[in-house]
Amino acid sequence: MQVVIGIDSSTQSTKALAVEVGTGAVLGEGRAAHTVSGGGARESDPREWWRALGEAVAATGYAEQAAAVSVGGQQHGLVTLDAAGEPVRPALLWNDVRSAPQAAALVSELGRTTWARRAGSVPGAAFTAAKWAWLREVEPEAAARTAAVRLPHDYLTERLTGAAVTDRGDASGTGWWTPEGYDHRLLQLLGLDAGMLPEVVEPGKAAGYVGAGTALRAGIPVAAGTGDNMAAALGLGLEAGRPVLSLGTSGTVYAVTRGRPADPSGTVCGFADALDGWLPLACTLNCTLAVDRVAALLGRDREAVEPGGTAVVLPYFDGERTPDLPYAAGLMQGLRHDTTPGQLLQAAYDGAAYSLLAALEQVLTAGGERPDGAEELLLIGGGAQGAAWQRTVLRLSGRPVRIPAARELVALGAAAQAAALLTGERADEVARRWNTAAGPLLEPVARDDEALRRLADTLQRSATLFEK
Ligand SMILES: Nc1ncnc2c1ncn2[C@@H]1O[C@H](COP(=O)(O)OP(=O)(O)O)[C@@H](O)[C@H]1O
Ligand SMILES: O=C(CO)[C@@H](O)[C@H](O)COP(=O)(O)O
Repeated sequence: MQVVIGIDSSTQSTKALAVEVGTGAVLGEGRAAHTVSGGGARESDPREWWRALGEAVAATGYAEQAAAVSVGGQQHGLVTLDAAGEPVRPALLWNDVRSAPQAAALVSELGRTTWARRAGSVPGAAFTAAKWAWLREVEPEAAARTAAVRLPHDYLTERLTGAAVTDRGDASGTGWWTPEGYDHRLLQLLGLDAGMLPEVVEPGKAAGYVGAGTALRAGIPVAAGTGDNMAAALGLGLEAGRPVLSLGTSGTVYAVTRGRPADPSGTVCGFADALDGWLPLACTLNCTLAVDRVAALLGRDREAVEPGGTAVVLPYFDGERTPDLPYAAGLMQGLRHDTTPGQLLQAAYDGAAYSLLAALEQVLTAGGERPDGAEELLLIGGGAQGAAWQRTVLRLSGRPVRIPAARELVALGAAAQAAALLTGERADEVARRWNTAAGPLLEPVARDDEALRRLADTLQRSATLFEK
């Protein structure tokens, strides 16, 4: 029996799965939390991710037996290392919107169409490019001490192997990657030296081998790893044109497509997947944590929702990315004497799901797919386990929704990447062989167009409230 370990280093925690290569059976699991700074900043110490990786891997009970490993990680985070390989400062995370002015300046410098054509995406505050521009402007001494720039999963892969490498999927979220390699014109604009960046490993190739003194056996191969959404796409064995909605710290909607997306509106990010395809994706900053926060404010269990009423909640506690409103705060509207706390909580679910579902068709068409509006949605992430989330997605999408029985699809995708190194298969083929997307199908219900209209109307009419 061969065992691999797949790791998901996401925003709030690291999760590790020990998986049997032949069957995909999950033999052991581990988890360790991280801290994320509050206030206006969203930062984490990369050394905490490394500590959490060790703890999560050890907790699987298979650290000694694993024959290969791979790391999926939260996208976009800016990890800056000094000449000795130590973090210059905490990493700036994907959901830190302080870089919004720098993103806007980068966009006006080149124009939306040029960014979309070259980098695949119009950079918002989430993108590594905007974070690097923020660091140069706000903390020039930290930028000057930076000898190497990494993404979260690159940092962890490098600590495992000693190799400065990344993969095309995660690299496509920086704002300076193209299918032909790093874009030197964009790097020049950003004042970033290509020599500070990792080498992009070809899909299917090993990043290196585990070195001495880690939680794993020295000498086992390490796959290239990728961004967490790309890893979940691998973990589902996703076929082109099949949409996924992920409800976690971030909300994401995406599909693997055959065509390279380039959306100048900026709603759809034109990411690469971890193989040879594309991963158009729209992402929100306020998803499960925002709804849980509203439940806590109301003093209710997260499942204690009630139907009806006219309340609209846009739970933009962290600002928002889709729609692009980095300066927004949460908003409640349409309350009456008979509005109940349960209706307010339901409105928070609706407000969090709305922009993701509104972007779904754009995601598919941006990658050249031809959606018919009735494609089954694969629902994943922690929120997919919640009944209120499931009913909200059914009601606002009007689509059939499948809940894969497999959990932790990011870690499972990383495990499939590690297994592919051993078997010579493609990672998505490994996941299809493991049948990871199988699970109960929830039948569609009539779409709640009235709620959708209320949300669209509130969003449009509150535009000035969300400005800086
Ligand atoms: N049974 C559940 N019902 C609703 N939400 C849940 C449930 N279990 C976990 N969650 C939510 O899922 C979130 C974690 O999701 P996860 O996908 O693991 O996060 P991440 O994006 O950080 O990897 C938590 O913030 C929690 O609110
Ligand atoms: O920024 C994005 C996608 O572009 C986020 O989806 C991050 O990749 C964070 O993921 P989670 O911690 O929610 O898994």
